[in-house]
Formats: sequence, C-alpha cells, structure tokens
Amino acid sequence: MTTATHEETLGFQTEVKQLLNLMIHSLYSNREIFLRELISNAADACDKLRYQALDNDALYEGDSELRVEIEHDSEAGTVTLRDNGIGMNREDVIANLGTIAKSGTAEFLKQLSGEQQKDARLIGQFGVGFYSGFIVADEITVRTRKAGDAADAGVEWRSKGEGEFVVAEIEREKHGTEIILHLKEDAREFADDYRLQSLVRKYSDHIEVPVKMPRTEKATDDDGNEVDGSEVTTWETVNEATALWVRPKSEVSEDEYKAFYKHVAHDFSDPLTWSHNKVEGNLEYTSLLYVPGRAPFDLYERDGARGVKLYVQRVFIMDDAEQFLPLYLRFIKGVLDTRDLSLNVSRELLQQDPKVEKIKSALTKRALDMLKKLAKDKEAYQTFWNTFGSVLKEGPAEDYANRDKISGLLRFSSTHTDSATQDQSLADYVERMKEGQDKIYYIVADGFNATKNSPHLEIFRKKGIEVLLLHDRIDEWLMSHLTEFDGKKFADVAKGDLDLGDVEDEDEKKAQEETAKSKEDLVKRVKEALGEEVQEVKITHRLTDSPACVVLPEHEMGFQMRRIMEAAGQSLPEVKPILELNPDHALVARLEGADGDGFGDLARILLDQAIIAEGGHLDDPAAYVKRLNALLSA
Ligand SMILES: Nc1ncnc2c1ncn2[C@@H]1O[C@H](COP(=O)(O)OP(=O)(O)OP(=O)(O)O)[C@@H](O)[C@H]1O
Repeated sequence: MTTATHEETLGFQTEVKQLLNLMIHSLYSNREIFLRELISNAADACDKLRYQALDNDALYEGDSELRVEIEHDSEAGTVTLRDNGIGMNREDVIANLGTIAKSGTAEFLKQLSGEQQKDARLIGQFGVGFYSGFIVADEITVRTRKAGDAADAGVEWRSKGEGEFVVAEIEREKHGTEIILHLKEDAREFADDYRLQSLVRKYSDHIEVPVKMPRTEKATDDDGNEVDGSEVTTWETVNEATALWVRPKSEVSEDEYKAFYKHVAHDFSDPLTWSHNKVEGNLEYTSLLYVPGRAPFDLYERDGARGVKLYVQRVFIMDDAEQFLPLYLRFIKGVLDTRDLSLNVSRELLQQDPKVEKIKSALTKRALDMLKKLAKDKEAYQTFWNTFGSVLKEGPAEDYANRDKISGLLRFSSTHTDSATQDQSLADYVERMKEGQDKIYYIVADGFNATKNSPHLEIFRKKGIEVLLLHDRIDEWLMSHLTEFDGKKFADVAKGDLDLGDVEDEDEKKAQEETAKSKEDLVKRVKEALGEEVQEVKITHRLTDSPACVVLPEHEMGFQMRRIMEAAGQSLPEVKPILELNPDHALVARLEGADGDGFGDLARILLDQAIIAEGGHLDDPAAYVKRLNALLSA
C-alpha cells in the first residue's frame, strides 16, 4: 500500500473548470472517446521515453519493453490504464493536470454557446485529452513517477473533477503512469472485457505501442471442470501494434487511416483526405499527410500548433515539427518518418540541416498534389476551401517556386455566378474568356457587395466580360504576388487605364476618342473646381449606370490595402484619385450646363459619391450631406 505524504489541495485553473463542465455535458453521447484519449497520451509518453533513452539507456530502469496495460474491476467499477512511459514529477502533474497551457484557450471558451451539438464540435476541435476521463468517471486517481527519478519521487493526483485536485508524494517502484477511473454509476458498462477490447481495436490499432489486457485462464481437470486456484494470467496484446505508416498502403483500410488521423491531429472528426507515400533513393522518408475537415481554433494564432509529427527510423522525435511544411500549408497534419536525419536531431539542428529543406520541398509538392486531387471532388474541395482557402492564399507570396501550382488551387467569387461563395477556379475563368480578351480581370473591395455592385463593373457586365470579385482581407496582398495565370496577365479593373484589348473594335475606340475630345472643356472645368482633391479628371467609358468613379494609377497600392495598413497604424503618403466621368449620364450633362457655385458643388458631390461607392470614407461627410440636400431641394 502506498502512503501519501505532503498532500496539497489545489484548485483547477478557471479554464479547466469551464472545459470540464462543458465537456461532461456535450460529449455525453460520444463518451467512449475517453479511452482513445488516454491511450493516446500513454502511447505519447512511451514515445517520449524511447526518445530520451536514446542517449541515456538507464531511463528504462531495466524495463525497455514499452507498453500500455488496461485492466478493469467490474465489482469495484474501475478501469485502470498503465504505461511504462516517461511519467511525471510533481511539477509536471500540477502543470499538465491542473491547467490548460494552450494559447487562445480563454478565447476559445468564449465561443462556446451552451448548445450541446455546437459545443461538442468546438470541443472536439480543441482536443480534450486527459480531462475526457471525467466524462465516465466521478473520480480519477493518477499515480506516476518520472523515469530516472528515485522511487520516493512518485506523485499521486486525485480529483472528482469538481474544481479541486489533491497532489501528494508517494513511493512508486515503477516509472510511468497509472490512471484509475472510478466509473460513474451509468458508465459501468466500460468495466467489461469485451467492451474495452473492441474499443482498443477501434481506436488504437494503429498505435505502435502494444496495448495489453490480462487474460485469466484456469486449468481444467480430466472431466473438463475448472480447477480452483489454478488461475494463470497472461497479458495479451489487443491492438495491431504496428505503426500505421509503415504498413503498405494496400493493407490499410479507410477506417484505419481515419482513426490514425484522430490520434495524430487530436481531432474528433474525419479528415477530408490523406496522402501516404514511401520514398526511397536520394531522400528516404515515409510521409502520411492529412487535410483536416475543419480548422483548429488556433489557425490564425501566431504560435498555434502546426507541423508534422517527426519520427526518425520509427523513433518518435517531436510533435509539431514545423520546418517541414511552409506556413501557408500549416493546416496539414500528419507524420514524417525519415532515415535522413540523425536520432539526436533537435529543433535547432533542424533549422540548419540542408536535408530538411529538401524534405520540405518534397512534402510541399505532395501536399499540393493531394489538394489538386481533392479538387476533383467539388463538394469536398469546397469544404476545404471554405475552411482553409484564406490560408492557402498566403501561398503565392511565400512560395514563389510553387506559384503556378497554388494558383491552380485558388477559388474565387466571380461575376459568372455573382455569388459570395468562392468556387470558381482560374482555369474556369480562362476557359470562359471572350474572344479577343487577353487579361484576367478582377476587382478588390471590402466585402462581397462592395465588389459585386461596384461601378467599375458596369462596362464589363455590358460586354459580358467576367470579373473576379475579391472580397477577402488578404486578396489585395495575394494579387500583388500573382502576375499571370496560363500566360494571361491579371488586371485590376479599378486601376490604370481601362484596356479591354480586342474585345472593343476600332470603331468603338474611335468613338470614345471623339467623345473625350468633345468633353475637353468640361474636364478642364472640373479639374479646376476640384483642385488638389484629384490628380486627374477623365472622360470614361467604364460606366453605363453611374455618373462617375474613382480609379488609381496602375502601380499604386489599392484602396483596400491602404485601409488595412492604415488600420494597423501605418502612415502612408496620401494618394489622390483619378476621377472618371460618364459622358452619357444625365448628372454629367447637368454638370456641363451648370456654372458658378452650382458647378463646384455638383462636381464635388460626384467625387464624394464615387469615393463612397468604392467603400471609402469621406474626410468631411457632413459637408457632402449638406451639398446633396441643397441640390435636392433646389
Ligand atoms: N500517461 C501520461 N504519461 C505522461 N504524461 C502524460 C500522460 N498523460 C498526460 N500527460 C501529460 O499531460 C499533458 C496534458 O495531457 P492532455 O491529454 O490533457 O493534453 P495533450 O495530450 O497535450 O493534448 P490534447 O488535449 O490534444 O490531447 C500531456 O501533454 C502530457 O505532458
């Protein structure tokens, strides 16, 4: 019997309390996952010990056969999980089983609504780990000792999951961790051999560490009767216990791939797709990459977890090895096992090893190919795009070499569908280009409606030329790194001179020139009236319904990007717009006929309206309203 000393009662961090509460209620219908989570932790602990023992064999303390054991006692209503992995000391226990160290936890908890289904989904995305034990247990006891520490450095942790836990020092002969779940009355079904075995197979077949359960047999006498007192217990391995990625593809079922994903990615839901490759030759590695079905809560956190689980010759080295994939593929999860790195590689060494760059570039190609394949399934790809599209849009800026591949994977809204759903590829666009059209036209603005209803699109709509409607925050940044696709250049319809290429014939161009000439006087007067407010005034043929619009010179930073940078506190040199007037519009005709203050006010109103239509802000909105009201009541 162990005697506990130095007992200390501590409170859970507030976040843990909230999480426990919500988890117990929202995961009720999925409670068997506790076993997967605890086995997963035990297997990770074994992996960690194996890694640390690489240069210190003594840590095994003579017991190098790593394993997880599961026992139950149906009378007492307990299930016990035991591992001979790395174990924990007092500090570890308090930090790991009393707090949630993940960044963004508080943020995450704010999103929870109290609605069971929705919260279950969110909690799944967060990964509940150890605490999931409390879905089935009303008390949990953990006994553990860190490998290499003295026997009297054992720790016991007990809690009813209600806000407090107790830690105490104990004698513990063996290193590793033992977790005893005291099952709730209505969860006693789990203290059952058959139930536990089938759950282990369902969730943990792919884990390399053997998961063992005891089997007790009695000897029988000559008549076939069991002999009392002859019980012999053997520990049988219940799971397959081979690392999944080592097995040939043809022998791994879809369900096994999915179950493995949940283990590596700490996700509850299925992945969208995966790609499993063995490479021999110059580089030698096996990779198994997954595209998750949903975004982790920390996708946009600077220090959010990303990267693959790294193994060297099947020995686990580290989680979240982010050096093997570019940032714009940070949503990819999976495993990389290679012979090309040494077993004592560290994060620092990874940064210097030229082989890492090579593997990174190979994995990047694999990941992009996997997405290309996924794109054949429109529905699945749309789910992917809606979830991770804006991350992939960082690609062309980050990865110049793969720009073409990434461009093929992008999806946009477009005037072809006039829908906010981003589901049109550049290849689709090019296929629909009009005869004589040599550019891919796009517009960028804040929000879908601002793009869709922009006056700049009027001529394009009239002529039936498709325009991509870009309304994500990152879009202008993206477009500044994309110059062409399939040999066609991109053109921002709100910048520079309008050039529709051969879509316009010579007669049209000539007529436009003549109109511009006949309005030279008007242009001069407007320029004088607006003075410094504009850098130029022009007659345009971009517009059919609106009287005026503002455009920027071709290489100027766009309005949307300016607004983002200004909001981020950057001060930018002021840029004056070019005002373009629609010669066929009644208001422009009225302007032409006006003079004096009336002329000045109307010219100003047209400019202000054009800025508003662009999604911009007026320096003096009250003055605009005053002028407009004066005009309306005249
Ligand atoms: N059997 C174990 N042996 C050693 N350490 C453990 C064991 N179980 C849990 N831990 C420690 O406790 C920490 C917290 O575990 P927990 O399962 O809550 O979260 P996690 O495994 O880090 O992530 P996730 O929530 O995604 O599962 C682990 O990171 C590990 O350091």
